[in-house]
Amino acid sequence: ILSTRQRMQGAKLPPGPKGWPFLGNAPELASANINGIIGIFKKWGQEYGAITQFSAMGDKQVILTDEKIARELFVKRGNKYSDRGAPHAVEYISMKQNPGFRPKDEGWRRQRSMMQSAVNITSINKYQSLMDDEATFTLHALVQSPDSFHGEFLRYSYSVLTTSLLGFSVRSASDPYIRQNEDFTAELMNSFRPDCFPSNVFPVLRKMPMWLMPSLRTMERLRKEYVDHMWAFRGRMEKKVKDGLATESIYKHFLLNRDEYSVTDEESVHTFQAMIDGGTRSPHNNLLTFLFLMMEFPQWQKKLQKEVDDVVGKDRMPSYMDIPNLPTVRAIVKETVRYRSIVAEMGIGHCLDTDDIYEDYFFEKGTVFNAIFASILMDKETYPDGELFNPARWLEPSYPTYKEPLTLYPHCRNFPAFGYGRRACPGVDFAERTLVIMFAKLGWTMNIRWPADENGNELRETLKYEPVPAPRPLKFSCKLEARDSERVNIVERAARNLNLH
Ligand code: HEM
Repeated sequence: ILSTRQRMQGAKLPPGPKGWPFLGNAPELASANINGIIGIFKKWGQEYGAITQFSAMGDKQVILTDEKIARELFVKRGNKYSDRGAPHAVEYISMKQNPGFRPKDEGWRRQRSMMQSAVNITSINKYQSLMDDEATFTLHALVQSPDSFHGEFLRYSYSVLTTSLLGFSVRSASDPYIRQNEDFTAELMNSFRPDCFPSNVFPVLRKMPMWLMPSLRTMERLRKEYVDHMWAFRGRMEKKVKDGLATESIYKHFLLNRDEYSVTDEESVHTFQAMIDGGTRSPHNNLLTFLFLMMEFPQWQKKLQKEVDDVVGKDRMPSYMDIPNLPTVRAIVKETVRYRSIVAEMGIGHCLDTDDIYEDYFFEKGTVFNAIFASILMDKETYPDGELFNPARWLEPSYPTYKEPLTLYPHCRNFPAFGYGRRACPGVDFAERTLVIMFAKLGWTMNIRWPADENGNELRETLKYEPVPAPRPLKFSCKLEARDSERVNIVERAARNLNLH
């Protein structure tokens, strides 16, 4: 048996693009925005194979374009491949305390366990009638004002989380809580970008005096704002709980049962913030992408409506209790997430925390691995017609992705679009339910169509995304119309009986 050292001597380096001496491939990456980087990674993957290595200023990075390899490394060898290695600006602003970007240390483990208990299936079940109410509220708002879907979906994505995690509902997209978080998250997301924060790819800049480097000053300003915002919120929560004014929520439970949680106070404020930051953008993106896809693929909208109608009839709206009977809705959710991930999602790199060898390739400790959705979720064997939005792949036995029973499958757990292994998204069940409930209610109540000109010609658009790591669709138009007046009456009645905090 060869020792690791002996094996390493025989191991080779993975192929990859030639870089400049010392700079490596940094110049190419520094000049690209994030959407550009997805394209560069995909191109390199196609050129050099399933495992491609490149370097930027001495930092080694690997691109993985094959799901089996990504699982092999991130899941089976998860003890080595679960560190983070987030860009410098991200680590600086979040002070290595945000569980999404922080290294794999004891603090991250404590935060992970707190997140698991916050958004696990039992607590979702406990809070899912609130989620259902939030969806009804949204639907009612859309019936009243169909063009407000961008804002209403944003409000919904926030409010499902704030009601269960924090104990309050946000009633409008212009609520200061949303505005403040949105502005802040947009800046935090920008901190992934080498074009905005050159110190991400040029380590030498990190040591420069702040007065010389505007981007370092921006980082410090954001760090302070981030910290102040989280602690101010914590102060308000503590006061509400002390005064007996706080409604039931996971934050309240945390404050009242502090001993049950191992996180430090600082870790706890970052964990709540990370769940809001990580948990609002992606569902919002998927809700908007869904509208677009329903216009683009009306046959799937019809199938969704037929299934919901067959299951619940005309006299009541679908609710979370119908979910086991709505496989087509769940398939549309999963396929929407797949579609959006392919075109717009970058994911978060996993960092190797010890030297390793895989398939005769040697990887150095500290290498950052990027599993590319644009390739993995289009893999020809798993997704034979991968470029097509085709929810049938989750519903019909002829597809390799089909699984039974349909009361359970398709679901999003272990779906690569939510990441892998120990770093996999803790909010996967929560997100899935948020989307399934909204898609089902929307399909039951409304038709989703392209707007048309005065001659009835459809005014089609192509979907474009913002150039940031968790990008949202840019504004587009969509015609939402109630299917009939009885359904509208049912929505209005249900909305009158809502009991939101
Ligand atoms: C459609 C919705 C969502 C998608 C597609 C999504 C996707 C992802 C992905 C790809 C990762 C990186 C996993 C990895 O590194 O392997 C991740 C991590 C994370 N997600 Fe989500 N997510 C969604 C919703 C949510 C929700 C609702 C929450 C909160 C309740 C959440 C909280 C987080 C956090 C905190 C992390 C970092 C985990 C860690 O580094 O340990 N996400 N998500």
